[in-house]
Amino acid sequence: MSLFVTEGLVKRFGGLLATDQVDLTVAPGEIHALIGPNGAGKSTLVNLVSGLLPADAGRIVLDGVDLTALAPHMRVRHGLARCFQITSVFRNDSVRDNLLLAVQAQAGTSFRCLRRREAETALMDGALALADKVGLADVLDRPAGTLPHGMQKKLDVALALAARPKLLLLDEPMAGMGPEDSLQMVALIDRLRRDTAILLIEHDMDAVFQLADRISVLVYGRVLTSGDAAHVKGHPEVQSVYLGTEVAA
Ligand SMILES: Nc1ncnc2c1ncn2[C@@H]1O[C@H](COP(=O)(O)OP(=O)(O)OP(=O)(O)O)[C@@H](O)[C@H]1O
Repeated sequence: MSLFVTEGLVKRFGGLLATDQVDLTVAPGEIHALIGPNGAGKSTLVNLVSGLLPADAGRIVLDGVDLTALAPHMRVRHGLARCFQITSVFRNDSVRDNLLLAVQAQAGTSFRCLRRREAETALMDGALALADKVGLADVLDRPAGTLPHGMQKKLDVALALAARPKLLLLDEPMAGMGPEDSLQMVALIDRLRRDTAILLIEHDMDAVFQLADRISVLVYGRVLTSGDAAHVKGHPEVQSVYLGTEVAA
């Protein structure tokens, strides 16, 4: 049973078919990676799923709810969260305050029946749990903008997790990272699969092969093939798309 489904998704830019009848599924607890050469349509697909771009045709369904016509913030409310290539942290605010804001935004009015003191404690507990989850508990007082890049990306993931997503869209989480940060991010994403299904767009093939339960290869807006790492590595057309280097390595 799929948690997330796209059916016949289409996006045209003028005469260019950037997304060509894309069918994707993500099962509960699954990490499904989307790879493809530059210009294959990965960003377009992510923007269609998160609602930043309207689809020309097709459907997007999460946990039985049709998201296709919903605005991005409504998709978040229905369980879809996205981490951006560029981090979305408030740079001048502390890590703690960034997390508190995210938890508060998610909680909405649900603490209304609590006394002020209890509500503050509940918010703080939520923020600390998120910091713990992504490994930022030791830097809560630091202004987010002063954190090294790898930690800012972890904070970005924590902000997305505050929405308690059913599906987390990770858009190149390893971009701009050195080997040590990449390893830590791989370990973090691996831990997250217990909490949420993940659609992962990533150029780092080592990370993709390590993490993904399933990989879909996008070429010219179409899904060329879908399968586990062994299937994708052994697929002759995938090898030729990647010139037999990256994927076969
Ligand atoms: N707003 C737009 N207007 C016109 N064409 C666009 C627009 N956005 C993307 N395209 C085109 O759609 C195609 C798919 O682009 P997209 O950015 O989705 O690919 P990508 O796989 O994310 O590439 P990259 O790995 O380089 O980020 C490309 O040919 C691109 O030039």
